[in-house]
Amino acid sequence: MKMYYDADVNADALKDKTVAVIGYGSQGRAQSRNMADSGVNVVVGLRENGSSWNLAKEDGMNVMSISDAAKEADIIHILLPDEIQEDVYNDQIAEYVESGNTISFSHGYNIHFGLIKPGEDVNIVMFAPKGPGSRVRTTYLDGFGIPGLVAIEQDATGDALQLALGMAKATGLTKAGVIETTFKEETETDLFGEQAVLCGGITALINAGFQTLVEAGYQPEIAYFETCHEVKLIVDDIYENGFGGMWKDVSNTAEYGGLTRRDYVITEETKKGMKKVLSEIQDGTFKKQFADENATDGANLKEMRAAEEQEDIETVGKRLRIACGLQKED
Ligand SMILES: NC(=O)C1=CN([C@@H]2O[C@H](COP(=O)(O)OP(=O)(O)OC[C@H]3O[C@@H](n4cnc5c(N)ncnc54)[C@H](OP(=O)(O)O)[C@@H]3O)[C@@H](O)[C@H]2O)C=CC1
Ligand SMILES: CC(=O)[C@](C)(O)C(=O)O
Ligand SMILES: [Mg+2]
Ligand SMILES: [Mg+2]
Repeated sequence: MKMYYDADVNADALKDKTVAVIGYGSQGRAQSRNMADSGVNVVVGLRENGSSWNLAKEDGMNVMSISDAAKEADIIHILLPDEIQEDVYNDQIAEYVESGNTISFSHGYNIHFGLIKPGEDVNIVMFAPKGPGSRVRTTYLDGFGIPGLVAIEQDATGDALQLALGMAKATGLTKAGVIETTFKEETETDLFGEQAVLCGGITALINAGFQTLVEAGYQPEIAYFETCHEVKLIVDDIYENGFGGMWKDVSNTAEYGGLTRRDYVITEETKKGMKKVLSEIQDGTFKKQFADENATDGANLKEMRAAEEQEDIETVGKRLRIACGLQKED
């Protein structure tokens, strides 16, 4: 496992380079501001009628159309939603890509699944923060960074790795460390992580716990504090000091109960389900289903979002977060 830190990055890695960040959402806004604050010449490519345009201007970024940004850039860093990158690349970027340019991503989806196919005369690189855009920005402002991954799919100019590491450093990632990987490994592990653990798995686990307590007649507010609110506090322990640090921090009662009863909840069936999640990523089933979903303008996703908003845990939780001053009233 090769890990890179600030000291591994050439001081002039991005000298005289213009980086066009395409997209100003969760990652785009964080990475653009971090790179600009690090002295990189950043231009931001957006659609003019979108909500990001004004936000990027208010942030003082050099904003232009996606095509104009692609024309200006030596490095085109695509931070659009994965499901629209292919069309935007083909319709608004591809014709302005010059020999020796670099096409860059923070998730390997569109290259790994062969949706975006740059020419052989350009670099194809990725630097991927292992965390949400908000944390990419806040940890940078705290003088540190979140760890990430770097991958080189195609090195036409011979310095693709240094270009990727230069952007990773300017975004703050090489303060914590960046592991070298491949587009395939980043794509498959990131999709698995967000589906089976970080987003899908964790919300299912929390909600099942909440519903179990409420259905048994306990107050929903207590169920929310116990199975949702406190998760962050426990996971913060794991984040900083591993399982051992968390077990040490909780009571012996919690440690004994957790170690002897967790297998009631996460069973061999759960593991089988996780293997199914992974195999559907590897064999392209998920990619096809996601493409079909987006061909219908995300109808199912909109339905699932609406149902999620109606979940009791969301209603109870919002009321409590406002009462505790964690969330502002609408
Ligand atoms: N979210 C995260 O924390 C992480 C994301 N990634 C990866 O980073 C990349 C970007 O993800 P993320 O930041 O979440 O993306 P977002 O969904 O936050 O991107 C929103 C941006 O995309 C623009 N956009 C949306 N639709 C279009 C369109 N049809 N045409 C032009 N611009 C459009 C929006 O502009 P407008 O305001 O005009 O709608 C906005 O600037 C993805 O590859 C993702 O997998 C990697 C690690 C973590
Ligand atoms: C934040 C992150 O790393 C995710 C879950 O992979 C994503 O937002 O795609
Ligand atoms: Mg991720
Ligand atoms: Mg992801």
